[in-house]
Amino acid sequence: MLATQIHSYQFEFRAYQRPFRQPLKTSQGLWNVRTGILLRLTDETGQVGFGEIAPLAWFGSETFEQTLVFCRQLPSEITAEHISAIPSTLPACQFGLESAWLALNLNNVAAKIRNPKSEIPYSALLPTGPDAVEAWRSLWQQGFYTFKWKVGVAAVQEELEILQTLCQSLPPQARLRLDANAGLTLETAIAYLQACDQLGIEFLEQPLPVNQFQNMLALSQQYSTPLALDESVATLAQLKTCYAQGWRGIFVIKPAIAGFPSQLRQFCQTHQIDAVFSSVFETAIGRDIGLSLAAELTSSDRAAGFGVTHWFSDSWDQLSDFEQLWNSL
Ligand SMILES: O=C(O)CCC(=O)c1ccccc1C(=O)O
Ligand SMILES: [Mg+2]
Repeated sequence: MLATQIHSYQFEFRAYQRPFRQPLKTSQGLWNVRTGILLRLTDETGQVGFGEIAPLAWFGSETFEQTLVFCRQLPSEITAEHISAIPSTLPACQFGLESAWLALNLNNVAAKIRNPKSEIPYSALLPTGPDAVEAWRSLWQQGFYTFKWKVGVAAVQEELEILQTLCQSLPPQARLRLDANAGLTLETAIAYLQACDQLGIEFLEQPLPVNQFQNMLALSQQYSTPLALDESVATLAQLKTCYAQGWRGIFVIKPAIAGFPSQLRQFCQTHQIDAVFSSVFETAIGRDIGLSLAAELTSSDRAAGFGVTHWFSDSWDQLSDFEQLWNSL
């Protein structure tokens, strides 16, 4: 007779706080400090699996405080049931717990997580504003050929002039994508799209606020530059809604806030979507899991938005070993 064994895991978590070397400047303002939680599951044989909860409340995920409340109420011994019961209102917690569980339970995934190959190209984030015009050079020397520049931060005319200069200075093989972080109006979005069509921009990301889906859908049919949804598809539930409502442009996927990785994988494997995977400025633990999902699920040649270097102080940036990261807290 087969006895179904219920596995239990010791659950531990440690909160962290890391200030950015330079705050991230978007149309939504400045973001100065990343707060998140590292977690560790230990099975009956002493094997460990790490996970990371890196919420992005200004994007619509749960807040850091909510993730802390959630972790504090979990018992110190948990089962897979505790993980699958995490509600969809806590997508960053779903990601963190399930990816730690997957690391322990699926050997092939664990191998990938421990040893992520750079099978897909990465895009590098340029500094916001006029510094972008020179900053691409050192990134190009590091091997990046896709760049992303934030727009909707300064006056339109000013930004369009910088954009012209930037495009003239970039080598012809380079690709440039723009991210408005929902900071444009219909009128300014049109001005950008006209310029993008002329300059051959890879795509324009989230031009309008989340509540203006129909306008973005209409714009996506009127210009040759593709549009990408990001804030609109922060969680898998939102992504499914936008897909059902007819979005066939690009979907930016930030695995760390998308929800359960298993469900993200299932959706991407059953729907042919143009996906661009992207970081939320997590530590190496969340990043490696996100990157292995990106390598597995990116169907096009689009660069993943994980080419972010030197965002944190050196002591943190250089920690790529999970045990060391854990022990540093
Ligand atoms: O996606 C990328 O290329 C880089 C990451 C990025 O831009 C980002 C990073 C953290 C939070 C939000 C965003 C964003 O895409 O708006
Ligand atoms: Mg974005």
